[in-house]
This record gives sequence, C-alpha cells and structure tokens, in this order.
Amino acid sequence: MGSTAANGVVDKGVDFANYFCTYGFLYHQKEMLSDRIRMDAYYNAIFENKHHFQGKTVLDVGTGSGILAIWSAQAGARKVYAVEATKMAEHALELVKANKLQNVVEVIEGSMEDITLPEKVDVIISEWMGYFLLRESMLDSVICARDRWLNPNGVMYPSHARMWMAPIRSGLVDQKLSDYQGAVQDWRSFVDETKTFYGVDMSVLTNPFTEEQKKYYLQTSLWNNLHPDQIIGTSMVVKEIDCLTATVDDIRNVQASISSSITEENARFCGFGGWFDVHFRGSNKNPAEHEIELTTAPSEDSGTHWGQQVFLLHPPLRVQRGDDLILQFSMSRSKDNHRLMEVDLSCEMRQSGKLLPPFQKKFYIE
Ligand SMILES: C[S@@+](CC[C@H](N)C(=O)[O-])C[C@H]1O[C@@H](n2cnc3c(N)ncnc32)[C@H](O)[C@@H]1O
Repeated sequence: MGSTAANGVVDKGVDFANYFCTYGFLYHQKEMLSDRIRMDAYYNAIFENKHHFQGKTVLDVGTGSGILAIWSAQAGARKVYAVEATKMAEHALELVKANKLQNVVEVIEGSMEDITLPEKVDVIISEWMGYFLLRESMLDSVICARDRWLNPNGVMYPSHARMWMAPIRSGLVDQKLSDYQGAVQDWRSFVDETKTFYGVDMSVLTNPFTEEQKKYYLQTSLWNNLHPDQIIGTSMVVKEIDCLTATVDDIRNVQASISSSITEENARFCGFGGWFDVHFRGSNKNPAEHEIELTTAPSEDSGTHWGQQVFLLHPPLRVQRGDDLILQFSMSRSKDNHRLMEVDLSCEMRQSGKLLPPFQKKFYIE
C-alpha cells in the first residue's frame, strides 16, 4: 500500500508503518551509530565549532537515540529540544538521563510537523540524509522545522549538501542481467508445471511477470560500495542545496543538465554511481570556525552505511578516453510513496567528435 494518496496527501498511518517503524529498533540506530565516518563528521562539526552551541538553544530533528542532542548539550548548549517520531524517544530519554543531561535535553516524542516548541532556536541539527541524499524525503521535515523554529540568525547543521554522479564500470551489470534471465526462465518452467499438474494456463501472466522482474533486476538502483577505480569519468554535481534557504519545491523535482568526460582508455561503461556530501559551514553571518565535510564518495579504505547508488546500463557500452557524456537528469518522488524516487536519464555521447543518438533510461530508488 502506498503512503501517498492520488491527491498527493500523505497518509500518516501508512507512512509510519512503511517508513518510521524501522527507526524504532535499536539495531537500526546502532547501524548509524557504528558508521565512523558519519559519527566523526557530526562529532567534529559540533566540538570544533563550540561557539555555535555554547549558551545556545538547539533543535535536533529526528533525534533517534539522542546522540546529536547529547553532543550538543556536552558542547555547552543551554537547552536542546530532541524531537523523535518513534518510540525510540523513550530510549533517547533513558540515554539523556544516564548521561546526566536531563536538565538541558528535553526529549519530545512526536512528529516534527505536529509538535510545538516553547521558543525559537539558534541551531537546527539533523541527520536527515537518505540514499543518494534525498531518498526518504526527510529534508522536508527539517525545512518545516527551520521555517517554524529557527531564529533569523540561526545556523543549520549540516548547512549545505550536494548530489554527485559519475560513469562507472561494474560487474553487477552482468550479474543482474543473468539474475533477470534466470527469473524469466524459471517462470517458463513454472507455467509448464502449473498446466501439467494443476490444469491452469498461467501464460497470460508472462508479460506482467517479465515487466515486474525487469523493474526489479534491471531498473532498480543498487546499494554498492564502489572502489574509486570503478569510476571511469569526471564526477558531476547534480544538485547543490543550501539548507538555510532551500524549499520543498526546490527538492521535490531535481533536474540537471550535466556532462562528464571519460578518463579511462577503452573502458566498459556500465552505468552511473550516485552519492552525496554534506558540509558544516555555519552561515555567512555566523560561519563555522572549522568547516567539516561528510562525504559518501567511493573510497579506497572506508565506506559509509549509505554506500553509493548504482544505476546500471543494459547493455553496457564501450567508451574511450575523451568521449563526452551529456546527461539530462530528472529525479522525482514516486507517485504512491513520497519517500521513494524515480530517476529519468537521457544520455547523449560524443565519440571522436561525433554525436551518437541519445538513449533514455528509467530507474527506481526503492
Ligand atoms: C537517520 S535517523 C538519525 C538519528 C539520529 N539523529 C542520529 O544521528 O543517529 C533519523 C531519525 O529521524 C526520525 N524522524 C524522521 N522524520 C521525523 C519527523 N518528521 N519527526 C520526528 N522524527 C523524525 C526517525 O524516526 C529517525 O529516528
């Protein structure tokens, strides 16, 4: 069942069952708390910029276990409002008390959109990023909180975000094609057996089954930890977001005309890798003393729980160093679940100065 009705209104009950429920489990919070790159970035952003926190009021949007609220208090905040939609709020409260910060951190169980604070805040901190930055659409809640509760000179943690893409090579392209072919082959045997043993001809469902499997194996983006060697062209910035000024309309549909030059000789172009970074810079009026970056780019020795999203091309193409890829990128929210995304790509390739006909691909970020 989708969480978004035909008129675009989100059904909060379904959204809770589909999206929030996993955040109510400690094992899921632990996964995020164990991501050293994520943790170090937020920790350093707070403790290397204590001037933003000392004596200030802070709002932590989606506090989960309470970690960012606790760090904000330890960095000297006067008051921290820690808002969490799920029952994880109860664990956050226990953790706050166990760390003797209950006089500073107030845990509020409820949806950010529904709750009321007694005052405006100087800092909004949140870890709202999903796969390829915008999956989960949690930034909407942070924007809503900012518009309602941030003081005019307040700062956002993080303050900026970017989406990136680059052409890649990947053996997943062969594996997924083979998985798809195997599923279709298996369906044929299933149709034969059902007719033989149970007297029902299922072949009328062959096309819908094939379409379903095609979407699953060939058009759904994949979580992957890419090695930097798998990148075969220059990286492209797809979207830049200033968290202090962005609106929900700015992020609902992401569109970009971008290009990449192939940097590898005679490479197999298997698709695109997508990732993001965020920065903690404070604001123009109130800059950070130490700017911190959290990147989820392919890395040789360390990865984040976000990994990268891989969009595979079937069939892969042979490319040469100096070839240009000219890309029209469009990402919008899935019609029946605003937290999932659909990506449309149109790609033209200039090989040895010659423009080849464009190809179009549709992908789903599920
Ligand atoms: C990615 S987790 C981050 C948790 C914690 N801040 C951390 O950094 O470890 C996001 C949390 O925000 C909560 N959340 C998402 N949208 C929310 C909303 N609109 N109101 C309140 N909580 C929300 C989720 O339930 C989840 O616990």
